[in-house]
Amino acid sequence: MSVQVLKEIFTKSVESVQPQNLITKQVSVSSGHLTVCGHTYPLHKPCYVVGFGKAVLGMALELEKLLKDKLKMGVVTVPKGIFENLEIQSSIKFIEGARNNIPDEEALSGALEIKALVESLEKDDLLIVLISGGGSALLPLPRPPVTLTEKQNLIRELSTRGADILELNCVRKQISVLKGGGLAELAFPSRVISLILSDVVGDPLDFIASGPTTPNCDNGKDAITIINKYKCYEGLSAAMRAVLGQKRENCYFPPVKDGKYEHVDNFVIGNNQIAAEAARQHAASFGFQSTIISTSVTGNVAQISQIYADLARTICNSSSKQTLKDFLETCGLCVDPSAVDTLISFDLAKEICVIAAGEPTVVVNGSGKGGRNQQLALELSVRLNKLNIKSADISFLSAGTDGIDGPTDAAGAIGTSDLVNNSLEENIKPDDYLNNNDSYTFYSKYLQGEHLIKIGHTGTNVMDIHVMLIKPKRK
Ligand SMILES: Nc1ncnc2c1ncn2[C@@H]1O[C@H](COP(=O)(O)OP(=O)(O)OP(=O)(O)O)[C@@H](O)[C@H]1O
Ligand SMILES: O=C(O)[C@H](O)CO
Repeated sequence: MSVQVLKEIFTKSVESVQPQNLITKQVSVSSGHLTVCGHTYPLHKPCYVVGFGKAVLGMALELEKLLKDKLKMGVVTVPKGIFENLEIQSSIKFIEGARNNIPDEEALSGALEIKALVESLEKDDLLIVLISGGGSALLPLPRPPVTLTEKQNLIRELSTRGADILELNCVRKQISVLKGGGLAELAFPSRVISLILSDVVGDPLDFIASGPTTPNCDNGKDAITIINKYKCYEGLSAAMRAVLGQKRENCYFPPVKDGKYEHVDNFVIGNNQIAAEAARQHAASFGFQSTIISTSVTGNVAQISQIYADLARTICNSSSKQTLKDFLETCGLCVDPSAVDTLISFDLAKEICVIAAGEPTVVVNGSGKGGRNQQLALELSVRLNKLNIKSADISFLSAGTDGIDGPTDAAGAIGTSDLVNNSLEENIKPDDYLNNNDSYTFYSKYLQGEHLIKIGHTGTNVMDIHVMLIKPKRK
């Protein structure tokens, strides 16, 4: 029963951040004006749209419906294969590229078309930029003489050595023409409005899709420091080293005020806070005492799974509310103080649903098949088993809102406090699979795959959702 409930909570969460719904909620066009998040812009003449990311297709189509004849021209890059079984009528040019998030020649050609459109704009033109996760790979344009292959190799090497998204995008900004504010600079002096679906913890505008419409606040040496941290500098070409060493041109043009370009307005129209709140509301509809403890979960899956296991034990075994309060304030999850007060106000003898969101990391050493969400659910199950909590049944869902977890067709998986015992009856040992980063194979075998979350590409992407359900056992 908990498995189905968790899957339903996750589904509602993903629905809440569907790009087309976010556009209709926050964007409108009437009597010759465009209104975005309450800000109004005159549409003196038809405007232009560019976009790039795993979730911009829905945004582009919904925006086109709103703009109608007020849309002059659009170029949008989307992941290869996104149009399978899709029939769309649109005047926007969609260019597919970057299969599996790896920038390729098609994505490069799309970036060049976007650049050409942006460079053609004039002072009284309006450019709407659609940005979502996966945008970096869909807007590749290395600074000459760096080649696309050199850029791909460097980013892939950094990623497999454990660099996180902020480190990867710091390097991307330094070696790209359009990232790190480059797109906005080329668009100047036209007016630019960015509609952003955030897939980075804390919604940092200069790192989401490597911040093409936000000034690059990194200093020129940050990228080299990161490359040295992961011991990748030695293998770089002379061209790459030269571009990495380049000082950024005059960073006071176009005019920048309070960390933003004066000709640009950036709007985050969707993020994991919206998704987490939808999950919390749906959990509450089942009668569970529900709260969101964090939307900025980062760190290694091994560390996060231990924190969640300790949280479950603290809730189940809390001798006093103070014990739970002390744990929440020191556990390392950056739990919001209001969430601490909410959680300690709960009746610990009744069902509790704890929700979190973010993007942990996994350093993959094994040869197995899996993803960080599947690994987290399995690792938590093993840790819960070791704690041997007898007073409650605990179940835990971890899944990516884009529907794809690692190189698998699953979005994530569900772990439980009795998973280890159940799996022994099926003669499959979780540790054997964990040690080989083979969580997908485990879950495919366990209970005929019932604990895998399979929903296909969702068309959105606001990182991962974690839902823990604690159901006290009847005494
Ligand atoms: N066998 C595996 N087991 C566990 N984790 C894995 C495995 N293979 C890959 N991963 C993790 O999956 C991550 C890639 O996940 P995914 O393909 O969902 O992209 P992403 O990071 O979510 O990108 P985006 O934000 O664009 O969706 C890798 O960084 C790696 O840490
Ligand atoms: O494309 C990217 O850079 C990542 O998805 C972060 O936004």
